[in-house]
Amino acid sequence: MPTAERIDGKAKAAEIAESIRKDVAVLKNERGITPGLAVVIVGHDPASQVYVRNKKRTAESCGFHSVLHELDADTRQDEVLDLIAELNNDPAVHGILVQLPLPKHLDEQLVTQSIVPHKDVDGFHFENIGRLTAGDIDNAFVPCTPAGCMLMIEDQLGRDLSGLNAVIVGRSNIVGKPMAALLLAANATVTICHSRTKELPQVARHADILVAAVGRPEMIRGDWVKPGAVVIDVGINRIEVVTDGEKRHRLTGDVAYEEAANVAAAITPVPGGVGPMTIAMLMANTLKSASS
Ligand SMILES: Nc1nc(=O)c2c([nH]1)NC[C@@H]1CN(c3ccc(C(=O)N[C@@H](CCC(=O)O)C(=O)O)cc3)C=[N+]21
Repeated sequence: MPTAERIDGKAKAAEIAESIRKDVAVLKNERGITPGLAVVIVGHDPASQVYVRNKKRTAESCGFHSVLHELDADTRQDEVLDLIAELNNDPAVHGILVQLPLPKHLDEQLVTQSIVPHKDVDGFHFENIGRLTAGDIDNAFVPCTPAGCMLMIEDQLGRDLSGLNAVIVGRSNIVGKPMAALLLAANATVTICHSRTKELPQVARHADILVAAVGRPEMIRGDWVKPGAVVIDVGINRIEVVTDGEKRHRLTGDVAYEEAANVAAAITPVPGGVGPMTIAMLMANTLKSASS
């Protein structure tokens, strides 16, 4: 029997959405403002389409004004930039998200940096990254996935992580790096590991907080986990499984859940962990943008 607590990201995300719904009603009544979220998707990647629809549905359930711009895979860069310029200037839009990854002919950096910082609810603009790393977190949009992870970590361990070792596996701009900034701001001792790290399992075993964000299904095994650790699994991997001779797809994380759950104190499942919290944080950032 696994001994770890299963951290229910789906339930926590639903609570957050409920609280946002109430705040939206107040914002509408008192100031006549309806938070607006614009999501831009280029191309027809099926996984991206699932995420984007989830975002739109959640935004609508929170009482937001929600617009989805679905552009063809061969849309030119100047056309994407023109759309962002339009959204930057649209007073009904408080948050803009361009779903990543973009098709190869588009310059991801140019596109994400063209969003005005005060509508950058993904927290990818250099101004927001700068505020986050410089410690001006209250005035920054924090990237949604690490923000969601942080709330789940706080639930387990409190807001002050002094004396605790945090190990992040993965150094992406979207997860690993901002996650490190947040953990550091909470006084954790932070290590970022990646594909070139030596003796990764040993390093991971020092972690009181282990964040897995590598994108390799079940790479992190039970014997990498320190007894009593809090394990946050950011990975969302679609793997093929054959049951009764039939091919099916199954979602799995970067952590071998059953193994790790026998060692950890608490662990997030996939699905139902970090994913729903990411969407909840997108709603929180959009509300914050509309309120300020
Ligand atoms: N500009 C941008 N911002 C993002 O935040 C962003 C992005 N691009 N590109 C892709 C990644 C991935 N991402 C997810 C969000 C929710 C779930 C989610 O809700 N997952 C469900 C399962 C959904 C399913 O069945 O596939 C769960 O884990 O329970 C997953 C993945 C946001 N991302």
